[in-house]
Amino acid sequence: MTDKIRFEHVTKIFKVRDTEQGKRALKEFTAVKDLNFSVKDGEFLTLVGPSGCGKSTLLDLLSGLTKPTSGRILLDGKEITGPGLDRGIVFQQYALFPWKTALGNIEFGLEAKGISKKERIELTRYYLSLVGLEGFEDRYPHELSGGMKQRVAIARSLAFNPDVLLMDEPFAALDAQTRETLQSELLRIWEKTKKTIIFITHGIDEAVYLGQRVAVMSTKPGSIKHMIDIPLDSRLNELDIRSHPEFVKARHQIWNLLHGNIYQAASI
Ligand SMILES: Nc1ncnc2c1ncn2[C@@H]1O[C@H](COP(=O)(O)OP(=O)(O)OP(=O)(O)O)[C@@H](O)[C@H]1O
Repeated sequence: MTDKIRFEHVTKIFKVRDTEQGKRALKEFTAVKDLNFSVKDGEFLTLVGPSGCGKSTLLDLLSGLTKPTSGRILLDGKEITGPGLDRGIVFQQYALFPWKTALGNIEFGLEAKGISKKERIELTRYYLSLVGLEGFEDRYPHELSGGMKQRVAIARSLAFNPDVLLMDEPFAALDAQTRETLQSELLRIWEKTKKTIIFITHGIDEAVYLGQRVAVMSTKPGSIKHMIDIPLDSRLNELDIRSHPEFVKARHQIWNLLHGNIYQAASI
């Protein structure tokens, strides 16, 4: 597999208020420092780390919503300089238009892409069925459950046919059962579409279940502490994958890494 994404010495520094120095004084805050890693084409990478370690910053940099202070990020060998339709984003909050139906929410973005009405409807129906929502096309967001809204948000991102899907804790607001269902649905979609996926989570189990590799981040400054390979084949064929020895081993390893990090942070 070739490199899809490459971080080269990426550092992001924010200017924050320095109240000790006066009302208008600013100081620099390094959110992420010297990130160096690659993601293969078609890979599923999960990112896990303590609060404030820079996970969302890393994703914002990838999406092009913000720019590195130094270093660069390459997508297919080309430097990312801003947002693009080659990257789809799914956030924790569904960000659906409340006045549009499930179908309308997805179709809306495609219209901006200049796709004909007939093709838009076909594509929308296809992606709604891919996320298991056939028959719900005409429902408004307030008529859908949290899990269904997140399915619409995923379908909307996929409908653009991006090369890369960036997901920032997309299942965090859902109940445990819905979350597990959507996790396996996402794996099924990934196996079918072969998208490159970068997925942020706070959950170790979620990171191990979904990721072919898990990037474990640490704070002060935010950086990738370890890359853990998860040597599990298809998760979907195993009845109880979470009890698989490799799963248990990886979960334990990551827990130890994060646990050590919490103690480190507490002693600073
Ligand atoms: N626009 C900004 N201006 C100043 N500081 C920022 C800005 N965005 C993020 N930060 C800081 O950068 C650090 C990393 O933030 P980020 O949101 O990336 O962390 P995170 O790992 O996603 O956290 P969480 O898991 O709590 O969502 C934090 O200390 C945050 O306060």
